[in-house]
Amino acid sequence: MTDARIPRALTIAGSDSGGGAGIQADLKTFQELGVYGMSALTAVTVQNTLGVHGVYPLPPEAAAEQIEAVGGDIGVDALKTGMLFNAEIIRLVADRIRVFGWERVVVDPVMIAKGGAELLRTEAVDALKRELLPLAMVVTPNIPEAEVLAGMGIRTRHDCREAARRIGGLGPRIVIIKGGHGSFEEDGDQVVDLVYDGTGFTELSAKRVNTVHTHGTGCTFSAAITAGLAQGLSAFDAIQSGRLFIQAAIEDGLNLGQGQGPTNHWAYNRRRQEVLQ
Ligand SMILES: Nc1ncnc2c1ncn2[C@@H]1O[C@H](COP(=O)(O)OP(=O)(O)OP(=O)(O)O)[C@@H](O)[C@H]1O
Ligand SMILES: Cc1ncc(CO)c(N)n1
Repeated sequence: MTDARIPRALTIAGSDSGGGAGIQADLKTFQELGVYGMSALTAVTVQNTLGVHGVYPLPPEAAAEQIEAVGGDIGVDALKTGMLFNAEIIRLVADRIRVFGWERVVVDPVMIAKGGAELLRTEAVDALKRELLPLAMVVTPNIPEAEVLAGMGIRTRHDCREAARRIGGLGPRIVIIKGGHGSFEEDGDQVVDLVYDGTGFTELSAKRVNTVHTHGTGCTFSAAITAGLAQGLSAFDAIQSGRLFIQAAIEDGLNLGQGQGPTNHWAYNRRRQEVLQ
């Protein structure tokens, strides 16, 4: 029998049939990081590297019941939310997080897929802000999502800091505004993720990889942070280790399909094995 105390993580998110984003990316990431992965599905998307071709939300109770089933039986050390699609799903998910008293919660406020498809109804943004963000230990908006949550445009690094402060005011303990969508002038060839912990700012910089194969970067990054939290890392250490995981996954991105290929979930472990050999 193996160790019964393997860390356990739950993803509450949508399915990506192409396997690069959504629950598929999350479960692959949990597995690579040695964490037992569970899922509560909110929607099925018809998706490949060319984009999202269909969205089929599940009844909101389906997500709530899946959460109850695994929370009450297997237990959850940390969880993340991804695509939640509508306000009713958000309300039920937030309610279950409160009832279980889970604190190691990462909210990836997924709104629009890279090709432009709506993964969160516009009218659900309010529910996300009011119901879910106060329960988050870490929230991980990209720049367009941060603009929506903060209610302001982000054109400069100064704007980015102001947006992080405003999002922090909605209740999460740590806000990370991810820099994948664009650099500010002073960033040069670096991609910079801005971390705000309610008092100060930290900038996590890495070399910007020149690639189109970035499908699922946000899901994979937030899943890696969740895995770190499930293993008992501090939020900041989980974020830093998540950054290493996503950097390797993007650098070794997979040229699959005819469009934007997925990141490579094996890359991080493969590199570690190479170092050990
Ligand atoms: N070209 C790149 N080179 C290096 N790191 C990148 C690159 N693009 C994105 N990242 C990193 O990937 C992580 C996810 O950021 P990104 O802004 O792409 O998220 P996202 O837009 O939410 O992704 P998704 O397409 O899954 O919605 C961040 O840590 C970001 O810095
Ligand atoms: C199901 C799903 N969740 C999240 C994303 C993020 O872009 C996506 N493309 N698909």
